[in-house]
Amino acid sequence: MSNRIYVALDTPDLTRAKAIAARVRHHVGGIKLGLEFFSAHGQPGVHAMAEFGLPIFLDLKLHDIPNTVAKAVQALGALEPAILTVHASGGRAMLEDAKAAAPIGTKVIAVTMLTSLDAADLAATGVTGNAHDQVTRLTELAREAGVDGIVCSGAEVAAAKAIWPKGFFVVPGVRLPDGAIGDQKRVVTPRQAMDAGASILVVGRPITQAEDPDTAARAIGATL
Ligand SMILES: O=C(O)c1cc(=O)[nH]c(=O)n1[C@@H]1O[C@H](COP(=O)(O)O)[C@@H](O)[C@H]1O
Repeated sequence: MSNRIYVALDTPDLTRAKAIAARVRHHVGGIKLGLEFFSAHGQPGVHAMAEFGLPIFLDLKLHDIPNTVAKAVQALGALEPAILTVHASGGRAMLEDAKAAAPIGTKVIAVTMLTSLDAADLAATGVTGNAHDQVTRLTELAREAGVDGIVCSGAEVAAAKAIWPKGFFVVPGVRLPDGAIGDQKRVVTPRQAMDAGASILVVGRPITQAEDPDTAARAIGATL
């Protein structure tokens, strides 16, 4: 894949999602649809967006008992997404069963520590150590469970790749130096994330909230 940018179309508005996709389709490598879009439009919405001909990253961050997650993955299988997310903290059996239930061509990717969290958030949930500790711990778990890769911030991707050279590394929470950070906490630039070993970047608001999403996507691509 030449273009490593997946645009996150985080909107419940199908018309708006289509309009942005139409504008950026030649400047991104894929489309990410998450909870906001899927809660509003479900599988028909995913089919509608697949018509743009770009790979679909279905980011539902599944997290439940193994049987429930496996059945959900099976139900989503008809969509044949290029990428599907689950939470690594769901545990090894859940990760194994999610991978087993996914179509052959779907990468099952485990979210380690959300980029909106920092060490204080971890401590508040009873998790010891810092972001690096948590990401490397869950990267090892994901690798052992046999999924395809992980999601982490650009600050940890080099460490994760060192322990899983063949993993697929998804990095969201990227911002250009002058960009608004919003609710993200562990942020790096797109270039830093790629240099550290990201396989793909997820970019939402820096493209979707830009006055000209097309120019914004191209500008980010030009930094890589
Ligand atoms: O799995 C993800 O894509 C994800 C994981 C994570 O740790 N942090 C994170 O921001 N994301 C997603 O990446 C996108 C980031 O959006 P922006 O902050 O607007 O660029 C959103 O769609 C999030 O759901």
